[in-house]
Parts: sequence; C-alpha cells; structure tokens
Amino acid sequence: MSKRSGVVHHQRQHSDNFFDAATTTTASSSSNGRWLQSAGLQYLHSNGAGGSSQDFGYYGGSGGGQASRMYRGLQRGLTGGNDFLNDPSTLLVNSRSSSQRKDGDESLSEYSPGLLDLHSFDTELLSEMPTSGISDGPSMFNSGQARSFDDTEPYMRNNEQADRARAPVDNLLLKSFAPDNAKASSVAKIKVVVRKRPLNKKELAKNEEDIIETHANTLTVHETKLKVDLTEYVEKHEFVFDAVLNEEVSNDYVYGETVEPIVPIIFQKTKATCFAYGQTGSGKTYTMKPLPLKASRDILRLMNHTYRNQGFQLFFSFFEIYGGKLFDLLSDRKKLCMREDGKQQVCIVGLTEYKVSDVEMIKELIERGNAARSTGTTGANEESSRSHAILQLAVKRSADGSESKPARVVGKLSFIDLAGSERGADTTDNDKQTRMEGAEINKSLLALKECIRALDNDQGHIPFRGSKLTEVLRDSFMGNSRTVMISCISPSSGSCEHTLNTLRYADRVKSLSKGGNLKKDILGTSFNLKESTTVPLSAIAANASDFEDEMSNSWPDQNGDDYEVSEEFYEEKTVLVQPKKNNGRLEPSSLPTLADNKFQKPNSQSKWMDMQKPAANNPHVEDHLDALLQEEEDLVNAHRKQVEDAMNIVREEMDLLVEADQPGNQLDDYMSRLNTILIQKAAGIRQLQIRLTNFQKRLKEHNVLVSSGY
Ligand SMILES: Nc1ncnc2c1ncn2[C@@H]1O[C@H](COP(=O)(O)OP(=O)(O)OP(=O)(O)O)[C@@H](O)[C@H]1O
Repeated sequence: MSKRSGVVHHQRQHSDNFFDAATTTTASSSSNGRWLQSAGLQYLHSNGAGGSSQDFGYYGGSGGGQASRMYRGLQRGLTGGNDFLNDPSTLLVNSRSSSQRKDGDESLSEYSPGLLDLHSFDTELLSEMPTSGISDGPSMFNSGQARSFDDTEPYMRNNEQADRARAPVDNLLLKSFAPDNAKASSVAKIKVVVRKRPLNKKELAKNEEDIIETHANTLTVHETKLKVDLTEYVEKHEFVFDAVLNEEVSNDYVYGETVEPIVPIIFQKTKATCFAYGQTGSGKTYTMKPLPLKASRDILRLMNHTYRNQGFQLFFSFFEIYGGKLFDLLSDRKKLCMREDGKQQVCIVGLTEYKVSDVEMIKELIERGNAARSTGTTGANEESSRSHAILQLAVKRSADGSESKPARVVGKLSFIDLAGSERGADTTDNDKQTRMEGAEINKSLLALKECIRALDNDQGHIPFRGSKLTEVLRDSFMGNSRTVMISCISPSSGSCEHTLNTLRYADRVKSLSKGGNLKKDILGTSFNLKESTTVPLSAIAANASDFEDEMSNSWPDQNGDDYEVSEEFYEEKTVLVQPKKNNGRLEPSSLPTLADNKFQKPNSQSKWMDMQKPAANNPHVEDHLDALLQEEEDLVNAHRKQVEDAMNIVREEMDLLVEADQPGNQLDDYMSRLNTILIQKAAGIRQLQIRLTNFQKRLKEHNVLVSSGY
C-alpha cells in the first residue's frame, strides 16, 4: 500500500491554481490557465505564471452513506419535478447573442461557425472513401515535431508507469495511425480504465491513508472494517481492468492509454465516446480537460498530412446537460433542444458548431466553453459537478471531398465530463431542486451503463431513451462505435465507500459486457475479483480454464434432460460474488461462496468425475460416502448462492427501477432487462435442482450398496 510522502511534495502535487490571472478576467482566465497547465499546454496561456496552492477536497458534504442515502431516497419515492425535467417546448434556432458577438465573435469569426439545425445536422456516415496510406505523411511524427504536453507535470516518479509514460508517445501514434481496418478493429469496443489521483491536502491533514494499491492492471482497495467486538480488520477488494493508472501517471500518458488509439479510426466512420466517471473531486475534470485538445491536435495532424487534400474538415461543439436540459456552452448557455428527424436521427437544434483548423482556435473554444460552464451560476464548482459537459469533435467530408458541397459526418469523438457520481445520492436533500438534480444524474448514469452494456452485447435495442445524456449520445452508440470509460478514484480511506461504488460501476460496465467473449474475459484480464479476500489472483487463470472444462464436461445428461447452461448462469457462477445489501448499505460478502469454491475446482472436479462411475464399481465405499457428503455440501452451498445472488440482483435492479420511476422515463427497458435476468437466474437454479436430483439418485444407490453389505 503506498503512502504519501509529505506535505511539501503534496503541495506540489496539488497546487491546482496553477496560474493566478493577472488580468481583469480573473475567474475564467485563471481556470483556463489551470486546465492548460493540466493539459501540459501552459505555453498557450497568455498570462504569467504564479500560482497558489489550493486545497481541492470537496468532501465536506458528500462523505459516506451513498447507498443508505440513496435507499432512503428511493423509499421516499421520487415524485414531482416535472418542470425541472421537461424539455423546453420551444424550438430554438441558432442565434448568437449580442454579448457573444461582442466578446467572442471577432476572434472567432474566421472559424466559420456551422449552425446546426434539423436539416444541416446529418449524422449519417459517408460511404467508404479512398484514403492515402500512412506514408503520405511521414514527416508529421518526426522527432523535431514531437510535442511534450506534459513537461511540467510534477507527478511523474520513477516507477513502471512513469517510465512507460516517458516512452515516446509518438511511437504509439505511429502504430495506431496506420489507417487500415485491421487496426480499427483491434481497438477494443469498450475500454475501462481506472485512474487514481494523489491524496490531497485535506485528506493528508485528516491523516487519511492511501488505501489503493495498484499493480499492472489490477487494483486492490484495502477497506478497514470493524468486527463485532470493535477490533479492526482489513478487507481487500481486488479488481482487474483494462488499465489501471496510478497517481504518478501524467495526463499525456492517460491520453496515450485512452483516446490516442481511437483518433485514427474517427476517419474510418467510427463514433467514439470517452467519459470520466467518479465521485466529486476524484479527478474527472483534471483528467478530461486535456484530452480534447490533445485529440484535436492529432486529428488536425492527420487531416494535414495523412489525409491531406482529401476534404476532411473538423467541427467543434460544446454543450452541457444540466437538470435534463441542454445548454450551449459556446453561445451564452443558450438553451437547446433535441429533436428526432425523419430518419430518427437525433438533432440538437441550434447547437453552435465551429469549423476549426488549428489548435489555437480549439484552445480558445474550449476555454470559452469551460468559462461558460463554470460561471453559469453561483456556486461554480457545485454546478459543474452537477452537470454533464459534452465536447464533440466531428470529422466531416462532403461526398466528393469538395468544400462546395455540404459536409457530412464521417466520424465523431465525444468527450463527456460527467457529474459527480455520488451526486445521484442527493435524493434526500431538503431542497427539491437538488433532489431532482440527484435523480436526474442517477438516471443518466444508470442509462449510460445500460447503453454501454447493450452496445457491447450487440443488442439490437440500445436503451438510449433512458436519459437526456444517452439520447444525445445516441448516434455515438449506433453502428461502428468505441467507448472509453475512465473511472477516477480518490485514494483516501475517507472515500472508500464512494471508491468502491465507482469501481463496481466500472466493473459492471466491463464484466457484464459479454460481447461474445465471455470466456475470454474469464480467462483474460477482464476477470474481476470482487471481495475475494481469500483468493490469490494467480489462481484465476489456471482455475478458470479448469472450470471451463468442468462446464463443458461434467454435467452429463442423466435425465435425458438436455439442458443448456445459460450464459448468465455461467457468468454468475464464475465471476460474481455480489456485494450484499443490508438496509440499503452495500456490504461486501465475506462468507466463502461459490466463487471461492470455484478455485477448488481441480479437487471437486475430480470428485465429481468419480461420482459419474457406478458406485458398485468403486471399492472405497467410505471414500465414496465422504465424496458424496462433500458434493452435497457443495451443491447446497451453490444453490444457496444462486438464490442469494438472484435476490441481490432483484434488490439492486429494484432500487434502480425506483430511481428510474420518474415521469417521462422509459420503464419498459428496465423491466425487460430485469425480466431477462430473472429468467436466466431461474435457469441457473433449475440446473442446480437437476444436479441435486441426480445426486439423490446416486445417494440412494450408495445406500442400497451399503445396506446390501457390499
Ligand atoms: N491525478 C491528479 N493529479 C494531481 N491533482 C489532481 C489529480 N486529479 C485531480 N487532481 C486535483 O484534484 C482536484 C479535484 O479534481 P477535479 O476537479 O478534476 O475533480 P472532479 O472529479 O472533476 O470533481 P467534480 O465532480 O466536482 O467536477 C483538482 O484540484 C485537481 O487539480
């Protein structure tokens, strides 16, 4: 378990006020400087340096009790709030306000804002177009041009990830920029990455410990708990993700792990979404802010080199979803509305879209959008953590590549800085607006998860209508899409509950996504261990394959009942040890369960295989009896576990259902999903019943043998 090294070091790490604005536009300017610094683009900031250290903890009002608060909120029922959640009824057309014209248009006039309306916003992808090979632009990655966006990040230390981060990121670019379809398909459809931030001042002052241990792509949470006799013990929760980034990695490295590989495939008719998830103050904004600029830089490089003279254009838009409503961050927070066109394509009517051609323009637009976001109302931070900010980079091209014809979307990259995940628990707040915000955030986070799961399962139906957020992202979920989820976590013991919730959300996004490769997941890196304090990680791969064999070999059709093992059963049996809920609080299950048993499979399997032989052929009746008793115990445990799991899932899904039970929501999706889960669970339970029946038969045979004096 790593610990922080001290205050001096910490101050370096956590000075988030990187630039003290020396000009009159202090608020936005200073925040802009900060994000530029965090993006490693401080040289683009015109103000001088300086910077006071600032505490960045926001835990005052949000500590602990999410599950219980959420549960209480559910019990109260979430009613009302129609006004808050309703769409604006008026259809807005794009018109930039006078204030915008005054302060922004001059500098941006050359950006040729493309004004979106129902007719011009065509999200249909172009048909395949000829592209030149990577060799067209070899100069773009030569060492002279290699940028160092993260030069000033103080977090790099001498560890494996830091070393990897120092490795030329351009190598990655070179690898990933080969524009062939094989490369495109090699980019995972969903990638789940966890980023741990350093402890902050407040946490250090409170002597909170770093409870997160990372190693390669595994992460362990050390949760301190109390026994009944009030003695402390530590429970370990281990998770495996596609990548785990510790507190020492730079934003440049994060970019290389997450967005960089998908940039080239934007030119190949792909819509990609990158979003950050996590509690308030866990580093979502810090992580997300630099990414669009870095991505734009690479997109522009591709446009100007690899795809030179092919008529590609880059468009930029930036808006916010707050309380279920859309606001244009590039147009004085103008309220936007969403409509479906005749082809059921979602259009954001009136959204200002800028055609951009260099990084400076994009930087300016991002600054403008961020300023609009954070200064929209009072309590800037509060609001920003209660809204989802969506920045979109769309690569367009006209059918013949000429600029005279209307450009149509080829690919799109959406960056979403989500509202703090624990905000969804604000449903017991006295203030109605806060409650409604919490409900809306909950609803959208749930809907997002559902969409990603459906997407990875290649389900025909994606429940994007579950929330404004997913509706807006509808076209990003359709067709050839990629999703990168960055889960941000705090390392501190005080945030343990929120951290576990974040990791469980990420875990569900990843481990419940089948994508036709469940077995691969079990055998490979996506195998997520939850609450598995007794199981060594090294046991996974070896035993997973044993278990796979068992699944295919050891369920003879003794009743002539050709029963197909449901995938869900398979999954539950091998992967999940569900956290249990007790009065609304999530509690990890610490009892040995089937998931623990599965790691003893080599033994139990051989016993089981022995059981297949007729008892009369077995001379060791005593051994046989022991084996039978052992088997009985296993079966009873497995049966109990199945029922418990089913109950947990029902409880969990019911919670979500109550959350979703808001006027205007689509409950059908949730109901049908719950139904499917229950049917699959029932199939699993029935399978066990068959095994129990078989077992009873053999027990009878055994008794006959014993009583006949064999
Ligand atoms: N990896 C990191 N290294 C150093 N500082 C970090 C890191 N992650 C976050 N921080 C700092 O932590 C503070 C909170 O981070 P940030 O604002 O990104 O949180 P957030 O999750 O976006 O919160 P909210 O949901 O309220 O918007 C900031 O001061 C930021 O600079």
